Amino acid sequence: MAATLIARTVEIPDPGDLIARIPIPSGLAWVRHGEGLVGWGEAARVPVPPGADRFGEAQERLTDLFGRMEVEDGVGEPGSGPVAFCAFTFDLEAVGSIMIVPSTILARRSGRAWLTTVGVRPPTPAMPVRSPAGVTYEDDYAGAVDWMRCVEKALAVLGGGRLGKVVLARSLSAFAAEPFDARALLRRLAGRFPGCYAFACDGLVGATPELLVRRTRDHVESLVLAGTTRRGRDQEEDAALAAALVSSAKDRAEHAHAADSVRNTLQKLCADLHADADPHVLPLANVQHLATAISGRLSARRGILDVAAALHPTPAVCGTPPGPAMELIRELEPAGRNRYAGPVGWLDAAGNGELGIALRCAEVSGHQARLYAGCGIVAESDPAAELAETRLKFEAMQYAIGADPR
Ligand SMILES: C=C(O[C@H]1C=CC=C(C(=O)O)[C@@H]1O)C(=O)O
Repeated sequence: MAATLIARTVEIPDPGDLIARIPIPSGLAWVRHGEGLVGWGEAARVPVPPGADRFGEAQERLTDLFGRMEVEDGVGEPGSGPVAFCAFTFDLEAVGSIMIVPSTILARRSGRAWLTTVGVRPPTPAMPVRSPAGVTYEDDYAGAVDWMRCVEKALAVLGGGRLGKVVLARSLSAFAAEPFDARALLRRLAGRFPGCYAFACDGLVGATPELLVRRTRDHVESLVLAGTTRRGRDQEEDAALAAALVSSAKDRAEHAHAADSVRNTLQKLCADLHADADPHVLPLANVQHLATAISGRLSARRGILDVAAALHPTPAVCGTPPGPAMELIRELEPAGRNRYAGPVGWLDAAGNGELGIALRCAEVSGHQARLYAGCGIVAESDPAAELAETRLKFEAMQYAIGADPR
C-alpha cells in the first residue's frame, strides 16, 4: 500500500514575485497580475487516459489521491490544501493529459499568501534561470502556403452549410542552443502580458487571455474570446481598429458562435446566469479581441472538471457544431495539437480551480519549443488575413523565446 501523503498549508508573509520563487526549470505556474499559484517538485503525477469520459476519470483519480492524503489546512481558501496543476490535450482521443501535485505550492490571492507542502519535502536547491539563446525557427507540418490551402478547404466545407465555424491552427518550432527553462519564458510572458494567465505545466508554457472556467465554491465565471485585430501604432489607430473590430460582421459572427455556446452550456448548469449583452474589446500587448464575460451560480454540486467537461471544446478553439468541426480539424491538422487549445490550470480537493484555454503557448521539450496559433474561420474569412492573424498570435511566444537572428 502507498504511504499516506501529508499536505500542510500555512499562512505566510507576502512572498513577493511568485514566478521568481520557482527554484527549478520544471516549475509549475498559474499567475495573473502577480496573483495565483506556483509549484515545484512532484508529490504525485497523475496521467489522464484519453476517452470520452476523461474529465470524469481525472476527477476520480484526483478524488482518490486527495482522499488518501492527510490534510492540515490552516488557510481554507480555494487553492489551499493539496492542489493539482493540470493540462489536458485538445482532442479527447489524444494521449498526453496530465495532472501534477507538486510537493511545494506557493500561493497568493487578495492580500493573503500561503505555502503548502505535500509529503516529505526535500530541500530544492535553486538553479539559475537560463535565458533562451541562439534561437532559430522552422515551420512545422503546415507552412504558410499549405496552411492557407487548409483554410480554403475549410471555406469550401463552410460553404456547404454543414459547419458554421471551424478553428484552424498551425505550429512553428523554435530550436535553442541550450534546453529551454520555463521560468525564463514565464517571466517574460508575465511582464508583457500581466492580464493574461501565465502558465507552466509539464512542458506546456504560455500566457492565455482566455478563461474557460473559474470555480470558487458555487460561483463560476468564464471569459469567452473570439474575433481578433492588431494593436494600433498610436492611440488613434488603436481606437479605430477596436471600433472596426466591434462593428465587423465577420468578427461578430465568429464571436457569437463561441459566446452563445458557452452561455447555453452554463445556462443548463447554473442559476442566475449573467452574460454581457454585447462583447467588449480586450486589448493585449500584441492583439485585441472581442470578449464576453459570463458568470453564474451552480445549481447543483459540480466540481470544476464537470463544468470543463460540459464546455470543452468551445467554438473559440473548435467550431460549431463541435462534432463536424472536430472531424475537419483532425483531417486538416494531422499532426495534432497536443495540449494547445486544451484546458490548463489548477484544481483543489474541494472542486475549486481555474482552467484557461491553452493559447499563446508552446510545448517545450529540451532544446525545442513547438508554438501554436489558430484562427476562427467563418464563411467571410480571407486566408491571407487569417495567416497574418496567426503571425500576430505567434508573436506572444516569440517575444518570450527570442527572435530568429537570421
Ligand atoms: C485559437 C486562438 O485564439 C482564439 C481566441 C481568441 C481569438 C480567436 C480568433 O479571433 O480567432 C480564437 O478563437 C489562438 O490564439 O491560437
